[in-house]
Amino acid sequence: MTHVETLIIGGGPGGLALAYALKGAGQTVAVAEENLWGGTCPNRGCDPKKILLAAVEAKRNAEHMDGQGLNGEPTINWSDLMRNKFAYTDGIPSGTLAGLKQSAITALTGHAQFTDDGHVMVGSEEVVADKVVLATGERPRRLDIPGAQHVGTSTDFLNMRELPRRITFIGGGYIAFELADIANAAGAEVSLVLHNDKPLRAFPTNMVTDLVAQLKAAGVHIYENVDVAEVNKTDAELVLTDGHDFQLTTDAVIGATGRIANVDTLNLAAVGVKADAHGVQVNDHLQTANPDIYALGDVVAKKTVPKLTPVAGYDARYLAGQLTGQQSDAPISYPAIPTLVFGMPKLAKVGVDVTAAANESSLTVKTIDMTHWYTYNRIHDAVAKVTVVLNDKRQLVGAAVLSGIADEMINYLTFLINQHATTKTFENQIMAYPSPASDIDYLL
Ligand SMILES: Cc1cc2nc3c(=O)[nH]c(=O)nc-3n(C[C@H](O)[C@H](O)[C@H](O)COP(=O)(O)OP(=O)(O)OC[C@H]3O[C@@H](n4cnc5c(N)ncnc54)[C@H](O)[C@@H]3O)c2cc1C
Ligand SMILES: NC(=O)c1ccc[n+]([C@@H]2O[C@H](COP(=O)([O-])OP(=O)(O)OC[C@H]3O[C@@H](n4cnc5c(N)ncnc54)[C@H](O)[C@@H]3O)[C@@H](O)[C@H]2O)c1
Repeated sequence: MTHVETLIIGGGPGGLALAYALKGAGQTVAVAEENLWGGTCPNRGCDPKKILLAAVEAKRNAEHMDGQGLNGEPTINWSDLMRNKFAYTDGIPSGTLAGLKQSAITALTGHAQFTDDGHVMVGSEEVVADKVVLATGERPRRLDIPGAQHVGTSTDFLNMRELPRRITFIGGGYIAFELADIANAAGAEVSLVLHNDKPLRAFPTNMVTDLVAQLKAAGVHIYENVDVAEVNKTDAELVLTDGHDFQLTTDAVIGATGRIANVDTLNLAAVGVKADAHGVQVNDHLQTANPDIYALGDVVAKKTVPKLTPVAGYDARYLAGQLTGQQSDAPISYPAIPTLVFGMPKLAKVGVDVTAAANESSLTVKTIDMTHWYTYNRIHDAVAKVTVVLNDKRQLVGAAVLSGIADEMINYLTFLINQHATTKTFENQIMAYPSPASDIDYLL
């Protein structure tokens, strides 16, 4: 039996950040992990994806410069790129575990769940803790159709040692767009099958249209309003059908139709915690209906806050303050959080929704096509657009950006929003020139 002050279930970015913070404050802490130590982001999410994207960015940048002083278009060698990816991911679980042990945090490998009488078991070991924090994250949602066993997940894609000649993604969200862009640049014939005509619906329609046009120009086939009803496997191929006229032959299918919370095997009902596929219900202190059980990160049912790695870390910092009594009892309050579809180009947004802002008389919405600005012209970026929203005090309150470097730009704009910067704030700054930051003065 293990006795600790706090047991954290889930060894992903959120759970680990909390474990280190509590340990640093002098608590005894245990973390339980049933799969890969480190969780989704470094093993099968953000980090491996961006390693693959590094090659895509280099290739696209070289293509943009072709004939402009740089000759030839590089090709991506998938097996070398995956070797590069595995060289990073292979060390994550053991490195994570070693870090916990070094910090004297108890690391328990196994499935954690509550017993019917409210105890916690990790595998066959009972853990007695004053507080339990659920940090179990989410997993890919599986389609419930005949042939679903032939539909892989983002995890399968990020572990593919060979790139199929033809690959099809089902879904029109972050994961489908990001992975489709990578597979296309790496040389596969890529299809994207959407069950509606509203891909990336949280982003401004005009920018999504531009992004879709870029993908189509790169050779991605996009099928809209198709509800895949069945996936049939023949000797060497897979055939997708919608039960009507649609038929698509491919070599691999990846489903990217959303993610569901890891709550169903925890036996939460036994301890009075309410949860469903969207996540665990918590109050504004990340506390469940059971006062000794909290939740953080992706597993929390969040309505307006995106489920992202830095958000899990933010939750962890807040909970560490609450569980050690080192912070006031104030409810959690999130700053403006940027969200981003990685690719070439990248699509990003933060703060007040730019589409909704157009109907608000107190807000000013400015859209600027920057494609021919020096910053983008220098690298011959294919498309560069920004929309900013200013309130009646001339403070920046929202933005959306589409470009190859939208990740960098959205971070500057996020900082300005969270600092309540006005159009005046930037007038007196001297930024390194020429650089994306030196453009900001002209955006506000
Ligand atoms: C393909 C992909 C790309 C992504 N890209 C980005 C990105 O670019 N930027 C970004 O910010 N976010 C991205 N995300 C989201 C990001 O990975 C998550 O927001 C982040 O990992 C959440 O951290 P977490 O600690 O809450 O959960 P997780 O990282 O999911 O960790 C939860 C852990 O709990 C474990 N667990 C679950 N149930 C139990 C149990 N009963 N007992 C023991 N252990 C259990 C799981 O095995 C897992 O290791 C991406 C996700 C995916 C899938
Ligand atoms: N860059 C990033 O920050 C990043 C990248 C990847 C993932 N993530 C995280 O992972 C989450 C999940 O990503 P995702 O792309 O799987 O989900 P998503 O919610 O972004 O998109 C799901 C898509 O699947 C479609 N869909 C839903 N049901 C369907 C069905 N039955 N058939 C066909 N299509 C269907 C939806 O219309 C939507 O387009 C994100 O919301 C985010 O939290 C973040």
